[in-house]
Amino acid sequence: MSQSLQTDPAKLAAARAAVALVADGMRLGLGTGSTASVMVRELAARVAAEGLSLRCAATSKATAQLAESLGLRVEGLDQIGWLDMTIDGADEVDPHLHLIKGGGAAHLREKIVAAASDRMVVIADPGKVVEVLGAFPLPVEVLQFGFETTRTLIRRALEELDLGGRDVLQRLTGSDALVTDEGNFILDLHLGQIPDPVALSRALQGIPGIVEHGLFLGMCDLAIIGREDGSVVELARDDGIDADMLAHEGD
Ligand SMILES: O=C(CO)[C@H](O)[C@H](O)COP(=O)(O)O
Repeated sequence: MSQSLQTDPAKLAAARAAVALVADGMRLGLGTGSTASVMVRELAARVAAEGLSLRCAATSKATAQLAESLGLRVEGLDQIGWLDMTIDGADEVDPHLHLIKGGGAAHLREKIVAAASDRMVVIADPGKVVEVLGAFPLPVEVLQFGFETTRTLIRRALEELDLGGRDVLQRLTGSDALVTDEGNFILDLHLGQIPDPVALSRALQGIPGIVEHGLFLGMCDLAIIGREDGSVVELARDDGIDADMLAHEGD
């Protein structure tokens, strides 16, 4: 379709397979990040070629801007109300299709949009597939009010889960604090491994200054993992992923 030759072939393969799931009349959630951007371009090309009628809700200002610039109809989530499917990227995918998201600081809107969708489809390259979540620092969106207090409460919660002593670092853009689309800060939790994502999710949800964390548990229905040769592996929840095979493909 419309993608340049420089586009990562694994991302392109995953994006194309996801866009093939789109049907005329659908209400779609559009994810954020480089893989989601490839998908948005593929989607726009399909809409232009086939004259599909779609209503799209974007998970970030950047995605809304890209989608609109390509002629897609972007509306507010509340205007659409409910979505048939959301297609988004991820930073990590485990064998249960639990995810870490938020590498693009958009996980708050991404989680709201995914929760308002009949189906969440994740597109990724094999490097995102892991046995255990946590090598990618876990993004946590935090209110600016009481920011340092919230960081202290997070450290205490981590200690109680035997994850104490890990770095809890504010995300910067250049030398300035990164501010999300919703006006909040991001803390990245450098945990290495998250042995019990459910327990961590519960603990973080109990801290008042946290707006949302980047663990997506039980939300992803289908993961489409693209490979360098243009093929894809599709995994439904609890199919089980041969993470080793996927992660080291082509190394
Ligand atoms: O969660 C996200 C943004 O908040 C992205 O989906 C995630 O960071 C993956 O991005 P990319 O496709 O660029 O690797």
